[in-house]
Amino acid sequence: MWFYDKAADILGRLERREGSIKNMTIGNRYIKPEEKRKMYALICETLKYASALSTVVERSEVLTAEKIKPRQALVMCHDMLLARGGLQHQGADKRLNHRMMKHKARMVAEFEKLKIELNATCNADLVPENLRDNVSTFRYVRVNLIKTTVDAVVKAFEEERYKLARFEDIGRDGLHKAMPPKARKFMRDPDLNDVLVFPPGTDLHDHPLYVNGSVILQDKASCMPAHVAQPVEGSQALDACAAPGNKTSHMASLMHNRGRVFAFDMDRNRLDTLVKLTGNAGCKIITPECMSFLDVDPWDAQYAGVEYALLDPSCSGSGIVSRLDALVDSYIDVVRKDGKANKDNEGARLGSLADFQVSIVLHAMKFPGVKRVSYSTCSVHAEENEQVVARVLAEQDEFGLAPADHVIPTWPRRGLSGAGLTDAQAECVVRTMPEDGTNGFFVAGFVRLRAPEPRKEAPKKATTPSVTVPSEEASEKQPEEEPLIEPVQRGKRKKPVGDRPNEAKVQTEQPSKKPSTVPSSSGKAKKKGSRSKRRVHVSVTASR
Ligand SMILES: C[S@@+](CC[C@H](N)C(=O)[O-])C[C@H]1O[C@@H](n2cnc3c(N)ncnc32)[C@H](O)[C@@H]1O
Repeated sequence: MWFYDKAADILGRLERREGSIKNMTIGNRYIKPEEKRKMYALICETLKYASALSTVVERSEVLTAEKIKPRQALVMCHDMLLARGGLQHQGADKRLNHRMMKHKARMVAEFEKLKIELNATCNADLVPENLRDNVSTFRYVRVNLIKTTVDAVVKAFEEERYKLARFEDIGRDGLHKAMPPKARKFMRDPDLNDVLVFPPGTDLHDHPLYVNGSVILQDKASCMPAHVAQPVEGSQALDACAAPGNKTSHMASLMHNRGRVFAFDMDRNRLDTLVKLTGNAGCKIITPECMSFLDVDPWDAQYAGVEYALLDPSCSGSGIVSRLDALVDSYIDVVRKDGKANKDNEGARLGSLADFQVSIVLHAMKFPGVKRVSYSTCSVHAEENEQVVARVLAEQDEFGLAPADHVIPTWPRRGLSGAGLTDAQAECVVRTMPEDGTNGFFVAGFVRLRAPEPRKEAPKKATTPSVTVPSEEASEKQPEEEPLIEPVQRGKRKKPVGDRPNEAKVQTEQPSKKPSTVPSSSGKAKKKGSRSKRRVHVSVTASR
């Protein structure tokens, strides 16, 4: 296939939402290695300018005059009008180029006319505002307490001439001003004690501390759920929808790699990523299980010691500030006129996601030893957030909301009131928004109010995992007995979680380093589609 045919094919697949831009370009084995970056850039730039380019193609009437397909015309129009080298000859169909070139003068004229109509002083003004480079999100760095300490990482960056700023001198409103894009500055996060904040645009992907797993590049909001779960060193925890494992590794970090974390996910490929990531982070206490969390038997004896549950189920993802997703969404809006139908479908989709989210939380609450539950989404919709919390509170009486001072107490943006929760309840949950310099996110904590009901149905026989290699750390130490936490309904305030000296307060990207996992005793991972579950204890540290 010629270069522009491949590009047109990718646009079609993006319209049908068959994959991501990166997978279809950089990760596309049918594109020559030397053409991948070029293809990625062409697709991104065509999507950015799609509105203007499609207007030029339409007004120039090239599609009626020549045998050219609309998507071919779009990508070629991009190169003709906007690329430095113009239409490319290498790897391109010369006859197609020739047909397009016959219309170059008309297209250039239509392009200039459009700029005047839209008051654009330069080409970049033709890009919709929401698609211009987003430099408002800070670079958050989570320190992996399994491998190092916050002080050691601070010292290392200071030695590299990054200037340590003090939040006390800046204040929340002064953050963007004090930390302009790409400035060589950083500070300790005021809300999460294992997180450092760098200016937007700081690229640390090649930094040795990232490559060796000492730090994890994870959005601040995504670092909150593990702090709300508050697993203590030596205890047992579960992560119900764990892959790719950022929050799993965060729990292991807070637990200083002592105890055990059961990590469930029903997607084999994603779980493989979890094993790799948590391996790179040095986690040795993670037991990955490829199965639906809803099929896990809470009364199975092997889970009797589980006290902490982190629930970060699939959601609409409406809070994620992703420039690439925004590019595709905006392109689909340009080429399709069925936005309304999509909105109707969105309502039904949110409803079924919310039902699933409620069922995950209620299932976790059936584990008899669980005393604290963290529920989170990267959604900004109340249906998946406050309303899920309200439904969970209404459907059971063993758990109440964790009080506000246990749930990232210093973070000012709390839940929406009037969206299913009372004002007092809304104070107990946390929201983040892009204007806070993070993704849109939601976190709630639940704490056990009373002992679990004895099991009504016949208990299942305890299952010994077929391929479990128990870690020494997991069996060494029993969790300490902690009193039940006073729930918010009782109004009693406890010492804030974030005030604990050794507690990490805490989303991620990953370095390409081989994991240090302890393989399953069978030595083989079950492939996708296999009905049997795999259980492996891995030695890892992890990060969303
Ligand atoms: C939002 S992602 C989790 C991200 C992860 N917590 C992290 O921070 O890296 C949701 C995950 O839930 C998994 N999932 C969906 N339904 C599930 C189920 N019934 N049981 C277990 N995992 C499920 C998906 O495969 C997906 O990996």
